[in-house]
Amino acid sequence: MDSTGAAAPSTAQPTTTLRASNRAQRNYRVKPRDHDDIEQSEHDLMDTDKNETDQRLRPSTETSSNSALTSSTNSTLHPYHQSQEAQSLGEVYPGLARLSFLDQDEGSGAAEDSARGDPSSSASLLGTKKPRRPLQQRHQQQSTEGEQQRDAVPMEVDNSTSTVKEAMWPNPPPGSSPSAFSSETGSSLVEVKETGSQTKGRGLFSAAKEVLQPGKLVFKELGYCQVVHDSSLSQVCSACFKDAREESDKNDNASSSATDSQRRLVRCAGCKVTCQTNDWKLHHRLECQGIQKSMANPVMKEVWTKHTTDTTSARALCRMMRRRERVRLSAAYKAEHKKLDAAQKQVNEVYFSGLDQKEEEWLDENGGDWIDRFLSTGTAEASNDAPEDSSQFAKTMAIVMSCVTLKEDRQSFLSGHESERDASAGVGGLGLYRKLASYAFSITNMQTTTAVGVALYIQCMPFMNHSCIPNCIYIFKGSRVECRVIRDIQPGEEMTISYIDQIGMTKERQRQLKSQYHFTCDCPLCRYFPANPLTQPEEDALRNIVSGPLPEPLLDPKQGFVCLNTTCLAADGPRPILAVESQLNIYNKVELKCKECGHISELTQELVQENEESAQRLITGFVREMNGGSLPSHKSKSNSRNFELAKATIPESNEQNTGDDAVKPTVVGGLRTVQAPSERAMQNYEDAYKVLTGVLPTATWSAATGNTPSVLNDDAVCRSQQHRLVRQLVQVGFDEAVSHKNWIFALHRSIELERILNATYIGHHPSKAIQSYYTCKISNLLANLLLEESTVDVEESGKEDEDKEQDMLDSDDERELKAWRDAMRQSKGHDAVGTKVGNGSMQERFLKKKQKDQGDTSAEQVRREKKGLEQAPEKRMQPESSQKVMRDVKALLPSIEDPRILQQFRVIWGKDGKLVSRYRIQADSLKQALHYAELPFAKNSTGTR
Ligand SMILES: C[S@@+](CC[C@H](N)C(=O)[O-])C[C@H]1O[C@@H](n2cnc3c(N)ncnc32)[C@H](O)[C@@H]1O
Repeated sequence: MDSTGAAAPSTAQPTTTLRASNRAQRNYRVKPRDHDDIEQSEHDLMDTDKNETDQRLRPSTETSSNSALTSSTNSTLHPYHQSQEAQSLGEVYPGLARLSFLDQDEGSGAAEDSARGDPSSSASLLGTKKPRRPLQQRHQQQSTEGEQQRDAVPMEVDNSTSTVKEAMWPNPPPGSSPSAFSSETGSSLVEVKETGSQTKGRGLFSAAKEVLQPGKLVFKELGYCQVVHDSSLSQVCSACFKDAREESDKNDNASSSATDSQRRLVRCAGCKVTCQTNDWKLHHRLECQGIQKSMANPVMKEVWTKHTTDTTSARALCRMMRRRERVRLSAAYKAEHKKLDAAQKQVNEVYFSGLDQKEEEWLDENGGDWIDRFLSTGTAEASNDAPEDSSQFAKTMAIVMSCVTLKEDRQSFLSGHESERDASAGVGGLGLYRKLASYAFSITNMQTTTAVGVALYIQCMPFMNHSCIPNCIYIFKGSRVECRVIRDIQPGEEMTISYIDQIGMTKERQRQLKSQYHFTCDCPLCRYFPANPLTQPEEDALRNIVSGPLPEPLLDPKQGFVCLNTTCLAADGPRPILAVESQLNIYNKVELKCKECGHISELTQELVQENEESAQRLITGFVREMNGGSLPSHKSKSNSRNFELAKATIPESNEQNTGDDAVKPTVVGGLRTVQAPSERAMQNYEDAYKVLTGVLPTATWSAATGNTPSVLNDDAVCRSQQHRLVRQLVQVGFDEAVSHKNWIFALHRSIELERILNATYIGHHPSKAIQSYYTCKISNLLANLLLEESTVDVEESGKEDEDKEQDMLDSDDERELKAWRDAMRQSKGHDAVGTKVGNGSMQERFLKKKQKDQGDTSAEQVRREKKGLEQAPEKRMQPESSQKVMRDVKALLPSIEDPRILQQFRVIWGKDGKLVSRYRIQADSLKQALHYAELPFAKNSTGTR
């Protein structure tokens, strides 16, 4: 999601409220309540036989009372699945049925009836009218019957077999919602379509005819309903989502006359729960009645006044229902009286006074229907993985039931059986709860990156799938969400965001997606940069990702090209030469004079084109060489690690390796590497680099060659064009090195990337968001470097080597390394010399597996086989030790130009060597990225650039 991470649709987080989350969730963890806590609340809330309730509320605990239900199916069956047999919500969630306050007014005896087992009661309507297949079963069929089913007609009842056919989730008509409709182009930029992937389902695709470029606003969308998190209610306005503390700071700066009362949120006098005048008119007027009424019940009073349970999801559900209710009642009033009722007038006043009236009206008119028809209740994987936390669900339902004032709303909420389609579409309580859980997004305060609320968007946002290499980011303006492009999107290409921080490794990301969002990521990065590249085939799609178009921000009109005189460049950064791109288009030939050094370069369109083409050819050649001489084809499915980019040979101390030495690990940029790429590949890389930059790739190679930067020629022109290609070149290396866990090499590449980005983009520019994306990646690399072993192999170092290393360390280093080593040992199980034991590096694991497979084949043989090397058995290779990796990293420090990265480096390096620093750095990077992401966009809210 963002250029670096993102807010995300929420899925189960059993001990919190909704399964809401976002990119900032790590900063906003609701402390999981412990077991006793939950028990206590259940006891308080439900006022029922504690033992019986506890047993029923914990689906995974087999008890005598529920074993009958579960024995026929699955011992970990979710309560909802049980309910298919229990046929009563009250039976599954006894707390609900027993809540006495539900009986306090007319018609609220439904729950009690349900508990008594009265079949005509509303609670027992759940699942009783027509026999239904268990949800799980329906999901199974859904996945086996293929995706086309989603497009078919809503639902049919097959009376002969008494089973209900699959619930379908058709795609909303393209461009029919205000958000999907671009005012710039007058047409729709997006459409919802099937992705063709069984696991992903539908997705949001570009409907534009042209390539969408970075920075482009794809859509902005208002939520159908939104609420502030319980914990932020006292600071965040429920209407505009502004943080009162920030406003207060601003006021402090702007004028000291701002009074305290201006700085505080206006609390509702009735319930003291929520705030602000606008919210009152729109929502809280009705909400408050329900809350106040429910306070007659002591349990509910405690909920509202003492916050004994989280009410966020309950309030969100209420608002969802209340909006429908308002629209329905208002339409009925209008039909009868031929005019709007007072309540609707009040609401309209609010809409007229600043909110987007057209969009709000559209949401009023279509929202309910869209939620019913187009949002699904979750995938099979999600429903299997993420059974709702029964106690939280019961509490949420109880709060909703106590707050919804209309009897018929309560009944339909309990039953979900207004019609057959409703039942399947999940418009009853559980269905809505699940939809909210799958589609609600956490609203993030972009300054603090904390989640302050939850919103349900229904137009475009809910259809955006996750990708670990997304092409869009989104940011919040209050509760309104804006989605922007971060790399070129081709016509018809799927638009994706990242639900999580992208900067983790594949395995890490997948773990997070699974545990937080309950799906197995099917994005290209996960598919083609698998956790262990040694065992997975590399396919053409991988190449397309790494060699495809890179994030290419539009040129800043102020920027144009930079001075080609590298002496000028070396002085203190590149100097932009203005408005060249547009002039070139008009005049074909432009003379550029650098204001700083007076250097004149002559540019023609042809020259620019030629330059770009030749560079592109060189890059292609480079990639080809790195692939062993052939460009990857669709058919090739090699299991080999054939992309040897990270293994360039530059002899240590400029000495040529000869004879036996040739098989030794060699040094690139001060690093020892495993294997050499072909000479042609190296030559190709250097040629490409030279053509693109006019200098030798000294930043990368100087440590090995001792070269200083040299200007090769004057016609290495058009830096703004070149930078794109150089980035492409470096990015190829970066991604490959990351995929192979060659952290050191990846760091080299990323430093190079950073340098290029810094040189290319000046001032505030939307590309800062993209730059931050790389900054995050670099930071993460640093973290990885310090926490994991590189796959770079080195010769086993003897005692002599160790002594030498010792000599090289100053006492500060020694202390740091000791602390680090201790921390590593404690946390990861390293042996006495700091070499990782247990899992080992990827290569070690690979070798072990192969050794096992081949019986008596020794690890050394396998290694030689793999490398094609003839090596003396006693020269066993070992994964590089942490200390060495750290020393190498330290040697790289002078190359890091960006002070922010240096700062982050220090944070993770930490004298204490604590691993936890890693998470701090990720949070910091994210914050920074969000900061950048917002800067340029905030300046131009229309989205036109
Ligand atoms: C907000 S919805 C996105 C729209 C959804 N595809 C649909 O058809 O309604 C999120 C759900 O889409 C699926 N999904 C999103 N991104 C995915 C990915 N990269 N791989 C697999 N499934 C994904 C997961 O089931 C996830 O719970």
